[in-house]
Amino acid sequence: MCGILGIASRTHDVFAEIYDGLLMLQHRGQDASGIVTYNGEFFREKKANGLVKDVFNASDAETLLGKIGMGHVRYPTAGSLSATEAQPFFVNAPYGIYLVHNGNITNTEEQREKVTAKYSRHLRTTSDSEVLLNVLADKVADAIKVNGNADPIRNLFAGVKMTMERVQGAYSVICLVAGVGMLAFRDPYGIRPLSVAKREAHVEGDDFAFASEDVAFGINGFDKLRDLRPGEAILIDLDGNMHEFQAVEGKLTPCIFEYVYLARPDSLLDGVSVYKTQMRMGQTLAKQIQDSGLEIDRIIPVPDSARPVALEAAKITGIPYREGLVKNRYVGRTFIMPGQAERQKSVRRKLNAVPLEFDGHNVLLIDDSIVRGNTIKKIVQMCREAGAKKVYIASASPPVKYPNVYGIDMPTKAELVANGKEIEEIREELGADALFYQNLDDLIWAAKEGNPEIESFDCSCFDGNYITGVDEDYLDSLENSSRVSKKREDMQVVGGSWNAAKLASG
Ligand SMILES: O=P(O)(O)OC[C@H]1O[C@H](OP(=O)(O)OP(=O)(O)O)[C@H](O)[C@@H]1O
Ligand SMILES: NC(=O)CC[C@H](N)C(=O)O
Ligand SMILES: [Mg+2]
Repeated sequence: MCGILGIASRTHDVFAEIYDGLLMLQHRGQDASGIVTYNGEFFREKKANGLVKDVFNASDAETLLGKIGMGHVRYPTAGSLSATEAQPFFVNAPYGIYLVHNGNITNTEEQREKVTAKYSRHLRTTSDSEVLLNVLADKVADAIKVNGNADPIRNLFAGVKMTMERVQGAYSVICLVAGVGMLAFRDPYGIRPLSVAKREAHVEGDDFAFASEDVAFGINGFDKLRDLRPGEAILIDLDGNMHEFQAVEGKLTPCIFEYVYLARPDSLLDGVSVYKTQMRMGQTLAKQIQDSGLEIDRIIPVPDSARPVALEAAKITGIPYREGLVKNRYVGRTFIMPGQAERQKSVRRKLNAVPLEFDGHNVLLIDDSIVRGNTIKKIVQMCREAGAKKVYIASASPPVKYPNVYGIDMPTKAELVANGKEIEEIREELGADALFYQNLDDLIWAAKEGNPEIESFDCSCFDGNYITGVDEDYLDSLENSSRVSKKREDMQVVGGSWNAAKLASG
């Protein structure tokens, strides 16, 4: 997952607003950050590995000038971890296009071959997003050949359509196009989120923004208009007019893991409240807990992401909800830190048990998901050390059994603790006295209740069904060293502990 954000203002420079908006999306990517602005004549860009607050400083407001701009926070799922693969990416023809991308392209190699061999382009990185940008550039150039250059918006929309017909995978994209404006589009299944918002700029007309999650709008005074439709493109021209275009027919199939963990609970994605979905996940889990007949003294969430689920499960079962684990707010998300050893240490650095809540009690820990199992395994040990009598665990989502190919850097199959194991074997591996998993049907119900018009969700990491169709070769390649998570592991082995500065030279 990555976070993307674009702002087109009628009245003022947008760097500071993009900075603030990116902070609201920081949870979507912590490896690299980038911003580009356009002042009607030149683009100004800055990108590097690191968090938004570390990459940018106040003096950037003096150089990143322009009333239109966009930003990216990166959590790599393809290519390398090098700072050169931080986004945005740029091609200088046609027009001059900058691109930011959230998602993952699954036919990158085939498309790379086309843009390099057939269109004689040179690609500078191994990033899938750079390939996507170059496919778009080729297709816009093809449209110019056919239509001439009198109507750039028509050419851009035609280019998006042809791109969507060629590129497979998940992509929510924002582009800045020199002399034209800001263009956004969402893949034909709408796998990753993207929405558009408006702010009145009084006599000058309206300001517009695009963002992965609508939490990035309020901070800058924007009101969400709507989610982009799957297969749709929207362009905001330099005079502040909004142009809409259904490039290809779409079928909304948003990634269900956004509601489990990726998105912030205060976001509304495709009309579905993340927070309310998590509460409903607590309701269905509560039923399983009640049916088990186990004697449970306390329900304890793994902070922060499991809190809404645990609160609701506690309310329904009548079992007291307790904050038995204290989170150190100065340690980052461990799921996205490289290296097995590093991750395991981090869990302990990040969470600590309150002995009072465990001593002599039967506790049920609830986490949003169990992926490799590192987090919950460590927590179970901690609870036992803190004196728990029985430690039961529950995952608010079903067993993660398959790699995600749409923009979440799930580990290889072999690393997933649920891969090829029965529930009882997983329980044993995790060292718990009982293990509950959400049923997939219940999870789908929880999300769908928020917007019954959504017919289906991408649940591929739970059920192995890839809606876009995925080549066996591509899936095989994920199991070898080309996987980003694997590269991070390798780095850990070779380079010792990870830090952003090392990546910058990578
Ligand atoms: O089974 P694992 O491979 O350990 O991964 C699962 C954990 O990863 C995430 O938490 P993480 O600690 O990354 O971040 P959080 O603090 O945002 O919950 C998620 O919330 C689970 O707790
Ligand atoms: N998680 C994402 O959306 C990543 C975008 C892109 N695939 C990259 O690796 O940079
Ligand atoms: Mg967690």
